[in-house]
Amino acid sequence: MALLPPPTHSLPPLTLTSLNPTTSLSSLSFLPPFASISLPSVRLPSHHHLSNRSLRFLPSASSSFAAVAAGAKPTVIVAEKLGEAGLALLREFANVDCAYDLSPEELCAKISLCDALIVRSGTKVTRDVFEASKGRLKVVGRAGVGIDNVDLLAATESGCLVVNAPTANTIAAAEHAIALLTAMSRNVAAADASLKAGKWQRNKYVGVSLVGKTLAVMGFGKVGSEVARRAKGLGLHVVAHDPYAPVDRARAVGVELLPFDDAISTADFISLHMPLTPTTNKLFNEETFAKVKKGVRIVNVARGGVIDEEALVRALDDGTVAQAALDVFTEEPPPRDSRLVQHENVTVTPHLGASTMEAQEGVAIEIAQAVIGALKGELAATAVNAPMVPSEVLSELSPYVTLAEKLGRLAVQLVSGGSGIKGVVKVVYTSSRDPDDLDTRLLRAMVIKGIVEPISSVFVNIVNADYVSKQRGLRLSEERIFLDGSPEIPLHSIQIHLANVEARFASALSDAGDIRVEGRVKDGIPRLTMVGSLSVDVSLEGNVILCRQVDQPGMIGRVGSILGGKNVNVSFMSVARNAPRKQAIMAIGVDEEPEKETLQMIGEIPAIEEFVFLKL
Ligand SMILES: NC(=O)C1=CN([C@@H]2O[C@H](COP(=O)(O)OP(=O)(O)OC[C@H]3O[C@@H](n4cnc5c(N)ncnc54)[C@H](O)[C@@H]3O)[C@@H](O)[C@H]2O)C=CC1
Ligand SMILES: O=C(O)C(=O)COP(=O)(O)O
Repeated sequence: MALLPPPTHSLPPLTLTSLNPTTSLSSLSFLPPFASISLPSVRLPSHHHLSNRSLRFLPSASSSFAAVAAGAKPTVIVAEKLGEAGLALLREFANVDCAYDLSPEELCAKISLCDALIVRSGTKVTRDVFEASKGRLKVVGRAGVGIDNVDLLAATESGCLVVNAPTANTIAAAEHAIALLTAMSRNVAAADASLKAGKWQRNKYVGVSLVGKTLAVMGFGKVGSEVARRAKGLGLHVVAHDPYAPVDRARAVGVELLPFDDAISTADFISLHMPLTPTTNKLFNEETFAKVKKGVRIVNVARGGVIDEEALVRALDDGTVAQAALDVFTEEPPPRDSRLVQHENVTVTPHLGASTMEAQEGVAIEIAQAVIGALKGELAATAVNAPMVPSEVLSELSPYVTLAEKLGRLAVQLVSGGSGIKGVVKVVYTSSRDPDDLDTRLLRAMVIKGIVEPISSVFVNIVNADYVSKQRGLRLSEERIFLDGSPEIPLHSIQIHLANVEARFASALSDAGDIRVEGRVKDGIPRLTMVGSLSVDVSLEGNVILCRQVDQPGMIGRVGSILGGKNVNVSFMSVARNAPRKQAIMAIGVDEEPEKETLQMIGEIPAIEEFVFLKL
C-alpha cells in the first residue's frame, strides 16, 4: 500500500511573496501537494501623480472613510470566535468589538456603527444587515471558505466588498473528511459510546476496509483534491466529478474525472466537496440515491444543503446508503430530534472541518489581512464579489485607472441639462497589446464611477460598478483598437464616446455627432488629449476650463489675467486650432474652482464663443 507522502510545507502557510512574483492568481489553483497558500491582499503602488482617492475602490467620501484617512480608527465587529493572531492584527488598525452570539436583531442594531464585519459560518449576513448598515459597512470578512451565509447580491448592491479566507483551512477540512471516512468505516464513534456505556460489543462493530475500494470525490477543488491525495495513500481507488476542474489537475493527482452518474454509480464511498449554490442545492436526492451502488457510504464536510436530508434518511433506512458521516447540516445546529443525526448508521460532528488550532490561526490572519487591506481601500486578492485583479496588472494600470475615471467625469459634465446619459457609452481602448493581455474590468468600473458619481449620490466602486450601471440603464460597450507599437505600454489612449446626447459645449462633438473625449498617460500623468475632434493637451488634475474662441493674439493673457486677478492658480494651458486666426480650443487647468463671476468674466470676452467649466 502506498504511504501518504510527508507534507512538503509546514503551517503557517506560504505567502505569495515566496512564489515567483509573476505567478498569476489563477495559476495558484495548481498548488503543490500539501501547500496551503495564503494570498496577501494586493497593495496598490503609490505613484506620485495619483491621488489616493483614485486608487481606492471603496467609497472614500463616506464619513468613516474620511475618518480612516484622518487617522481615526475604523470599527470592526468580530461576530464569531477568531484566532488571537488575527485579532491582534486587527487591533493594531481598528477598534475591534468581539461580539459573539449576537441575535439577528442585535447584529442589525450594531451594524450601522461599524465599517467591517467578520463572521464564520454561524452568522447569517442577510439583506437586512446591509440595509441596517445604512451604507457604513464596507467589508464583510468571511473567516473561512463557504460564503453561502452571506447575501452576496445585497452586499454588491450596497457596494460592500466581501472577502473570504479560502486557503488556510483547506488541509483541516481534508483531514476531517479522512477522519470521518475512517471513523465511519470502523464504527469508531458508536463503539466508543458503547464501551463507555459499559458494553463490550466486538461483533456488533465489525467495519469495512478501505483498501481497494472506490472513492468518488464530488467537487475537485482545494479540499477535494487534498482528500483525493490522502485517500490514495490509504489504498483507495479515487475518481472525481467536477464540471469545472481542469483535467490536468486531476491527472497530476492521478484521479480520473467522471460524469456525475458514472462517479456515483461506481463508488463504494462518496465524499462531497462542492460549494452550496443554487445548482448544488439538494443535488443528492431521491433520484440520485436511486443511482448509487447499494450500500454506498457518504461523507459530507461541504455543506448540509447539498443533500436532501429527508431523502438521505430514507436511503439509510432502506440500506441504499449503508452509512453516512456528516459534519454539516441544512440547519445548524440541527434540531435535537433530527432523525438524521440520531440515525444509528450516521456519524456526526458539529461543523468541525475547519476547527484545528493551526487552521484557525491561519484563517484569522488571512481574514484580518484581507479586511485591513480592504478598509485601506486596497483591492483584496480574496474578494468574492469583485473581480480579482492580479497585483502586477493593478500596478501597471494604476495611472490609466485615474485616467478612466476622470474621462468619465469630464464626459458626463459635457452633456447638457446635467441629466446624465441615457444611451450607449462607448469606451475605446487603443493598445498594442493582445486583448488577452489587457484586463479592462478595472478601467470600465472607473469609467462608470466617473460617469455616475457627479450626477448622483451613489458611491461607485469596483464591487458595484456593473450593478450600478445596469440599474441606471447605462449601456457600456468596450472596443479595442490595435495599434502597431510596443506592447510594453498597456494602453495608448482611452476614448469615451457618448451617442445621442446634447452637448453643453458644442466643440466636444466629434464629426459623427457624439460627445468624444480622449486621454493618454504621458510620463505617468493622465492627460486630456482630445475634445471633440480637436487635440488638446492638459493634465487631468484639479479642474478644467474649456473655451472655444476665435484664434487671435492676447487670448491666453486675457483669460490668465482674469483668473490670476481672482487668485485662481492655472496649472496648465493648451491651445489647439485648425488653422491660424480660425477657431481654437483653449484648455485651462485650474487648481481651484473659480467663482461664478470669474467664469462670467471669461465668457464675456468677445472672442470667446462658448466655454465650460469641468470639475475633475
Ligand atoms: N466543514 C467545514 O468546516 C469546511 C467546509 N468547507 C466547504 O467545502 C467546500 C469546498 O471548499 P474548497 O475546496 O475550499 O472550495 P473550492 O472552490 O476550491 O472547490 C469547490 C469545487 O467544487 C466544484 N463544483 C462546483 N459546482 C460543482 C458541481 N455541481 N459538481 C461538482 N463539483 C462542483 C468547483 O468547480 C470547485 O472545483 C465548500 O463548500 C466549503 O464551504 C471548506 C472548509 C471547511
Ligand atoms: O470555511 C468553511 O467553509 C467552513 O465551513 C468552515 O466554517 P467555520 O469557519 O468553522 O464556521
